[in-house]
Amino acid sequence: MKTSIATVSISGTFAEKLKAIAAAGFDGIEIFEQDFIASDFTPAEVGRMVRDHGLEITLFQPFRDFEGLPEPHRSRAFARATRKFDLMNQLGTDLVLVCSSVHPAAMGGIDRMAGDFAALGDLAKSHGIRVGFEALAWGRHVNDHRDAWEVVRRADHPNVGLILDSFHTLGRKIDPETIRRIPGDRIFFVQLADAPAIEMDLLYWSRHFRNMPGEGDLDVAGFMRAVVATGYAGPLSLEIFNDQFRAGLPRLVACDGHRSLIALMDRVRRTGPTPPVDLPAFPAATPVQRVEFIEFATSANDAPALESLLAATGFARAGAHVSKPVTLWRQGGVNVLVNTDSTGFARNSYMAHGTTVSEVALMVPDAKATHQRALALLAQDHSPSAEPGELQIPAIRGVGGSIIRLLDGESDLSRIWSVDFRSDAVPIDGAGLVGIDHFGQTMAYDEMLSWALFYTTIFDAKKALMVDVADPDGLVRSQAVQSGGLRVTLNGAEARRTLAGRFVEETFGASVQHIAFATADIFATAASLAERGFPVLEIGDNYYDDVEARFGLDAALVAKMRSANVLYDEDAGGQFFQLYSAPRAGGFFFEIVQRQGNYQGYGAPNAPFRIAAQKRNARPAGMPQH
Ligand SMILES: O=C(O)c1ccc(O)c(O)c1
Ligand SMILES: [Mg+2]
Repeated sequence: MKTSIATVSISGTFAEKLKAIAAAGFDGIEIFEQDFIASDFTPAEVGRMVRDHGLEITLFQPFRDFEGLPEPHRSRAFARATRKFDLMNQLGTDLVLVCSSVHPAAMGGIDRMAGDFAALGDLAKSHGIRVGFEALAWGRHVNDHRDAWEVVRRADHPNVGLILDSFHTLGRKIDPETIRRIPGDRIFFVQLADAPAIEMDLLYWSRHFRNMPGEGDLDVAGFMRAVVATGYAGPLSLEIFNDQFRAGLPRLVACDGHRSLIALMDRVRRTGPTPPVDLPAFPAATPVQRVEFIEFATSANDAPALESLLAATGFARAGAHVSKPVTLWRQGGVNVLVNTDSTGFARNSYMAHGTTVSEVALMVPDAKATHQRALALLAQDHSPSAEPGELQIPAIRGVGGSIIRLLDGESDLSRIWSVDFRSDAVPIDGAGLVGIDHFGQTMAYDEMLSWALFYTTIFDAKKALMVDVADPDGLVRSQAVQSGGLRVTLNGAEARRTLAGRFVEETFGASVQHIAFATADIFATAASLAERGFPVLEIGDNYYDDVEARFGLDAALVAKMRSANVLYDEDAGGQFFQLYSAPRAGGFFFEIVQRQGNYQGYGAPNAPFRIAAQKRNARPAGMPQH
């Protein structure tokens, strides 16, 4: 598989773009003409720079408003083409993209356009160049790849072929299956982009909201399956116009791009039938079975505050690591580790974030296979350095530099609690918590797509619809991702004064802001927590009056909810109960949830009330509210 990316997809100067694209492992670049013009280099220098980075120029683009013009526009278009072909010879690239005309004088007429392309093919041939025709979704006369193909077919010139762009086909809801009837050797180039399903003007949508395959809602895999079926074997090139990426970190955006292409082609080959896909073999994505443990990094000084919160939540100390200053806290099959190591990774996490979730361990069907898949998808390895006699637990880096460890029930890794830990044989009288329902990772808004892509490509995972959560001081976006027993909510803070925004700022970057534990009986758990001095978040009366009316709830149930500060939601599948702790220093908090029936959500409609209560809670009583 030959991978490529358009220079418009990445921020920075031309040199910065090249560096990021090469580092991310692409084979080539599409040079967007504007990026070349804006640079200070001669065409020959640009060509050399690209090749010095081990890249090739897969495409030069766009050449606009060419076909179907009356004179004198037509002659001028040919004169312009001659100049651009000379430039391409100096750059050292042989393929140019002509996008369908939006010129007000363009006349259309399929044979007129085909005739223009046949003549352009002759001119291109004399320069050793090939021309590809792309239908822009908003082209004046050609806005459908089927019409562009008909023009190319009638031009009948070896130097003239078709260029497909998934956005233009899928954005216009054109059936990608129609691509299967085009001969693969007449497709000169394939551009890929996804986009979120938002109804808006096609041109505006295309120029501002494209994103990496898998980050949006278009069926890019279906499009690619059709392309692969034609026998096309040329570059797969990302052409992503996105305001956020233009302002993003070049290295991160480029890396996400490469990850998205690998994941896309893996999906294509696994959802065949297709001819073999040119991509090294690696294991399939599997669902996560459960979160086996969560580890906090803290210091000897700060550990008591965390441990007293754990005790108030019904956890008891149940053991310790055999060689590290790590204690195990447990109830009902939920494992929480407290690491006070004064050296190494945990210490660095603590120094960077304060007391923080530094590791999450996931139980998967085959830890080694999941690790291999993660590395094939460009995840950063975190090779363990275990002491002799301890388990080598495969791990990768996750959000905010934290660690994701991979465990399974089949290999030696299943013995983690007896090999790496000494358990105290104490009976634990917990508060009824039986699992980790989900955890919330808070990050800058522009990291959200990136981490959603991370989870959905490495694991067999699904995204829920993104929801907007109103914080009194700004909007927070929330994207839930679920893979089997792993549920993560990614919360993107745009506004700094939001609870989420302050968390990112005060804890120096993205990390876990809350952990939601599951209970089978929220009211019994609430009573048990109250006895233990759990710092419950108090919810106001207005909430209960509204929720009773909104859902038509039984008054006795609402009275119980009110006295236990339990919030409620329901969807088509079932009911949901939740309660929160008040925020701890730094803004971290616990949540307790009970799912009934097949409830799928996370109580998002309650989030504004929870946030307002947490903000009230964080302000000393009697202080003005602003
Ligand atoms: O937005 C545009 O004009 C534009 C230009 C070239 C392309 O390949 C494309 O897909 C869109
Ligand atoms: Mg395009």
